[in-house]
Amino acid sequence: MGKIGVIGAGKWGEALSYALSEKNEVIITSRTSRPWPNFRALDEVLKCEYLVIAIPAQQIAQWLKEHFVFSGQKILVAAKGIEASSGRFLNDIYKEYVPEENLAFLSGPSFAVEVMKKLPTALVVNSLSKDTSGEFAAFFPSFIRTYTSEDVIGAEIAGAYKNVIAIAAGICEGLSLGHNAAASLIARGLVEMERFGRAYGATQESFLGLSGAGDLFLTASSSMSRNYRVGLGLAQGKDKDTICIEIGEVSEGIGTAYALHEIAQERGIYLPIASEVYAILEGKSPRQSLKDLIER
Ligand SMILES: NC(=O)C1=CN([C@@H]2O[C@H](COP(=O)(O)OP(=O)(O)OC[C@H]3O[C@@H](n4cnc5c(N)ncnc54)[C@H](O)[C@@H]3O)[C@@H](O)[C@H]2O)C=CC1
Ligand SMILES: O=C(CO)COP(=O)(O)O
Repeated sequence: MGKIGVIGAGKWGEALSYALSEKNEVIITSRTSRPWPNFRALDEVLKCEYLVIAIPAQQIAQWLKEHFVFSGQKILVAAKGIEASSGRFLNDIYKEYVPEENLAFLSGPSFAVEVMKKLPTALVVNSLSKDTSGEFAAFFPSFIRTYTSEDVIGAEIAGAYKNVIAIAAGICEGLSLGHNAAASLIARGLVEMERFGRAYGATQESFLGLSGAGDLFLTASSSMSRNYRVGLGLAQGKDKDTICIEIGEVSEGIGTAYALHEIAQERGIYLPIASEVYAILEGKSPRQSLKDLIER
């Protein structure tokens, strides 16, 4: 198998580098140097035929502008989010630099810490090109079952939106609202995600499978999720900046909630849960949000 370069050595970049090393030669790079035998300078990693990029959604446009040079690489995008400043999906950002047939997007339920323990995991590689998705899917190790799909927009929306619903689920848990409320929130969250996806031409299948329901059930039901922990913090009355400092890792649901709010305003799409998450991030009382959702 060819050499794979991983860019971004946060939790997910590190876990993917580890997993992909089972079958491939993998090198990794990041802004900050790491004492790992396969850590290399960015220049060297950019020369790899296959790249896996795990830089968060809010930073990727700037990073591509400053550092990326296209020389025919195929890219697997590992981030899950929508750019808050513009409402752009990752596919729109990447395709300014890379032909769409060279792009693939990774989706599905996958806590990095469990991948690092080689626990069984199932993921979807999404690309408009069956060749590109097939090539990346074949790189994954035996403990990760991969599927392929051409529904790039569905996978992207599902992966990004579930982070916002996970924040809502954390709030629900933090307010001790009970299992009835949690299950209703997750179910209605899935409906909301799917409705939003449909407005962009996504298929329902992506939302009912690993990319949507699978990843939503994972992140909206576990304090292992950073986004869920953001919700727990909001329920305690903390502000988002304090929570982000305490967590110390990326929470894509925050930026994505802002992006969804903008898109909903512009396109007149009804997103009740995401709108309340946005309002809570902006300082609204979670109990008032609950009242507004229930009495709607
Ligand atoms: N941790 C997980 O279990 C999973 C994470 N993801 C997604 O992967 C993406 C990355 O998440 P994590 O690695 O977990 O986050 P993290 O907080 O552990 O690490 C983020 C990484 O991005 C790098 N970074 C941040 N700003 C940058 C910039 N301007 N230029 C270059 N590098 C920059 C940081 O140096 C760090 O290495 C997110 O979109 C997340 O939603 C997806 C699936 C699983
Ligand atoms: O996307 C993830 C698992 O699939 C990780 O979720 P968090 O970013 O909320 O930890």
